[in-house]
Amino acid sequence: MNKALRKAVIAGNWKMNKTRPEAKALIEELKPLVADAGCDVVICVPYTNLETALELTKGTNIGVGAENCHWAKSGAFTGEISADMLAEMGVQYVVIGHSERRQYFGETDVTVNKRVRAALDAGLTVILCVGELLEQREQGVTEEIVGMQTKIALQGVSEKELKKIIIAYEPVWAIGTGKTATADQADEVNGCIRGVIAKLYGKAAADAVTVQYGGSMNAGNAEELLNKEHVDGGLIGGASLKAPDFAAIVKAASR
Ligand SMILES: O=C[C@H](O)COP(=O)(O)O
Repeated sequence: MNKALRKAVIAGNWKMNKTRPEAKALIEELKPLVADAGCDVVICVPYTNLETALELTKGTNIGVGAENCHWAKSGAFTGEISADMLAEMGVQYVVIGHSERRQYFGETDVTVNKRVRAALDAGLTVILCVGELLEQREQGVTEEIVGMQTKIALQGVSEKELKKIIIAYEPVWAIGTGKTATADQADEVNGCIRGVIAKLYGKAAADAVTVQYGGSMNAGNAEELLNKEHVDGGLIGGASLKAPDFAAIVKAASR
């Protein structure tokens, strides 16, 4: 019932893929395919593709995001990009806390929280990623892990600011593995996340927050996942690199 009131958001996370000419070709192919989307469409691209993506999507229904940002406004952080730098370019979204950042680049719940804070202060909409490892699922602590990640990431975030947060549940064991969580598993954990939001911010905020699923979502399984009560969209990796596949997921999310 409440699902109909929430915004469905399909976001592509290109990760470290696509040179500028490749990005241009993919965006040009994608534009007509998603022009009549009945959901929000976002592409999160490498920093080197942001300007191209912003230019090519001007006047379209495609939003543009980055894949990370630093928490400081500026300073001696070689190789980093600040939220203000992204906002100044016209970037609207940023992915924060992706499991690949947590796994390979020392991201912790505390640094995720700092980045969330900086992104909100810069006016960006955050796609906040949470998710358990396979070992944690097998140990039966998925709910606790995902709850803890969500709570810490949102420390110092007000109810008003929550409107600029999209939560993406991404079980780490399902990312890039071809192993998708079942629709019921995704729905269950997304529902738990909504429960955490209800405890922190109240029922109205929980009913309104968009909670995506990510992890080997593709044209074949999207519809079943997206039909679930608590699955309000998807964060798409591999399948976002092919325009027809990504467009098929957008179609499945359209209401
Ligand atoms: O951010 C996207 C997720 O990591 C999912 O990636 P995937 O669709 O390639 O499994």
